[in-house]
Amino acid sequence: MFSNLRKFGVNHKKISILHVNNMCCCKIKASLKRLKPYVPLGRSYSSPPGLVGNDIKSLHSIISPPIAKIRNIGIMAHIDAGKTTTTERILYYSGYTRSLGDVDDGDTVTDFMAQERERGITIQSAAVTFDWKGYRVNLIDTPGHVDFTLEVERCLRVLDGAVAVFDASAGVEAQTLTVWRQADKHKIPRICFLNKMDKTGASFKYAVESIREKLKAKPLLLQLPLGEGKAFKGVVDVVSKEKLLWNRPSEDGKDFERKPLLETSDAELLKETTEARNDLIEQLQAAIHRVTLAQTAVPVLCGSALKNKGVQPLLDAITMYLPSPEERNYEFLQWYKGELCALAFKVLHDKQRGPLVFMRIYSGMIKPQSAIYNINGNCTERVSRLLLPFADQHIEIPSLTAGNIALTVGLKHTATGDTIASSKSSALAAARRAGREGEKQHRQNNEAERLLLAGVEIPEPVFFCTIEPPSVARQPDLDYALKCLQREDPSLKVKLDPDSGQTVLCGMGELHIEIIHDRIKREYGLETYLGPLQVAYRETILNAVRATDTLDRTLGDKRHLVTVELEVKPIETPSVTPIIKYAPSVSEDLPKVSQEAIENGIHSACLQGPLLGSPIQDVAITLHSLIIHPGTSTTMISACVSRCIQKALKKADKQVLEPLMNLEVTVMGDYLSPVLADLAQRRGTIQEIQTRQENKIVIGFVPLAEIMGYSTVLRTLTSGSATFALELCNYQAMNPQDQATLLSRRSGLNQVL
Ligand SMILES: Nc1nc2c(ncn2[C@@H]2O[C@H](COP(=O)(O)OP(=O)(O)OP(=O)(O)O)[C@@H](O)[C@H]2O)c(=O)[nH]1
Repeated sequence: MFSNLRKFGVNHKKISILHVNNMCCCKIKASLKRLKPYVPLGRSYSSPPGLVGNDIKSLHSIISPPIAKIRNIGIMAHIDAGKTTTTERILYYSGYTRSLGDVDDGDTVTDFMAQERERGITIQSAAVTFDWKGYRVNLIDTPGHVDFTLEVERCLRVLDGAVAVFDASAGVEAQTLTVWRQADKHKIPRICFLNKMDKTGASFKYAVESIREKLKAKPLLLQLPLGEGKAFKGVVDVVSKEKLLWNRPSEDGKDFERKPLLETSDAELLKETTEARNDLIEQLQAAIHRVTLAQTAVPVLCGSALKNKGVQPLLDAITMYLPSPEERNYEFLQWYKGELCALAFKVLHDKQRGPLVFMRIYSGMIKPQSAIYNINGNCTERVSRLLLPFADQHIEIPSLTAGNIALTVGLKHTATGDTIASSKSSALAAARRAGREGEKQHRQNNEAERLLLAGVEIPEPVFFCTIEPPSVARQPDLDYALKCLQREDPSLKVKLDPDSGQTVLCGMGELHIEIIHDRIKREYGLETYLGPLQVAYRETILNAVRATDTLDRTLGDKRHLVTVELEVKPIETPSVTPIIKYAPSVSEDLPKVSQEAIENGIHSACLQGPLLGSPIQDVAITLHSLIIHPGTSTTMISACVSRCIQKALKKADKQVLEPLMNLEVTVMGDYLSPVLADLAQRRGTIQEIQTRQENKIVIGFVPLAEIMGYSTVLRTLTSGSATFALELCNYQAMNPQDQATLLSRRSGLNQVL
């Protein structure tokens, strides 16, 4: 168990002590799921023996391993493909945990929601650090549920490579496609692990074909399975031509007439042959590494995490074929010239120590007791302590260099997704270099924006509901909890309802909101009440309308007078924000402050449409005339423009847009009819029904409003044998009848259309 650590250090004895401490002093649960996000909070910081004084050097390689030996990887997959089970096995074989966690065997469909709730944790990715055969592996566990794709994407951003886990009986599934596309976007080299080879219906060939066809990737088969389903025994290593059998002594080989070279009679020849073979394999491995890095092909391995088969070769493949941080070509590194550049990819709130921020360091170095500059927040903060989340402990360390994952204490404002530099001047210098580069390549982005690493667009939430504290006196506690949760999770939005004064939670899905509710209770001790879950609609208009408005108000001795004439019209290309245009007579001497005031007015007017108070989209607004009396304040200009737009919108023919979801249901053939009948009642559209062994895959669209609580219904309809995946497709116009029903439901019978 300790052999892998020995490779790192000079002082073996001390290193072993450190490791023994890690293993014995803390009760480690094998499941990463169950550990997150509580792990870091409960852990104690320690300075292991040898970390202070003169011995720092001897442990240097443990703390800061050579960059070529670092692998920052993630595991991504469709829900239930076995990420967590695979991760558990990885942690076990690497020595991170001492026993295998209990793994629930089967029963996944019936337990779907309950499990998700239980493990709140899969939803939060967390980093664990361990060693494997002389390599330092930082592993980020990513969630599989579609509500958390943003979390997956943010994690991908800090990785150098990823393992895509597949259920070998299903091949590529809906969510696999989504995460694969995200990995493509961030150019992450991948290897594939065909898990569940032991499962009835597992088919290596089918899974490989689906990788070829659906992911348009070129599979490099590094292994072949020895048996499938119940007969699965192990794998054949195609490169070394070895059979790897688990649990049983090798019983094959009779079929080959093979005369081994003997040490006694062919010593010289045997030596030469061995060297030549080793060379060949090394070259092959280098070639596999190269194509993986270039993303022209993906190595494919197989196994069964549940049955403890095939995980060690997967770990070998991670270190052999996935890149080290220095092999990744990050364009922005040249701008920093070796100074600090890091991405805060996760914030956890520790009640005693305040926020703990996980950072991926791309260049430069972080030290405790030093200031850093947060580019997104435009603020300077102080790192009080620096920790390495190594194995199950947080080791306090004197510095951490590029390529590593660090855990910082003391940052009060940094949020998930923020970019960190060493100082404001260093960030400005980097921005200037980035700007020069941008000019050369004719890029439009502003310089500071180009420095931001997160690169994750946060989609607008599709669900919202009100949230109330147990008593008015506890509102500040709720506000605090929500503020902390938002720092951790930027896809959670919190608003104040202007009419009722209630706090409104906006999230990416039912599960997302449920988890937030649960975390407020468990982590902040607040029993809150959620209002009914509502779908976030949008609105648009169907015809062009013109309006004029004058605002004339005297405040004190100052007269504010503005007259606006504008046109609002629908546009074909979808655009969440309004397209703003100025007639030539207006744009001519329009001062910048007035222009800003106009645009503020336009944006605020478009936040609340006339039908449901939902945001307006797909419109262009042209300002035809604008007369501003001298001395009029910018607030009055905004107010007048805003009022004029509201006036125009009221006159137009209006349309509600509703979120439409891509839906994929996997169901046993026998249950297909009730599932289809139910979808028809939900205003669903079926595009295609595919056959995958005994299962039917129903692919189609369904409005989000009709699919709330679908998991419970599907479970009842199919005796728990079906699974489904949902993903936002777009916003579509509601038909007049459904729109009328919605509007009358929302505002009673008095609603005037
Ligand atoms: N037969 C078989 N079942 C497996 C294997 N690996 C995982 N499972 C089962 O598949 C189910 C899902 O496994 P998890 O490891 O929780 O999958 P996951 O991908 O982490 O799931 P999410 O985090 O919910 O996305 C569990 O019931 C596991 O016991 C395997 O190799 N063979």
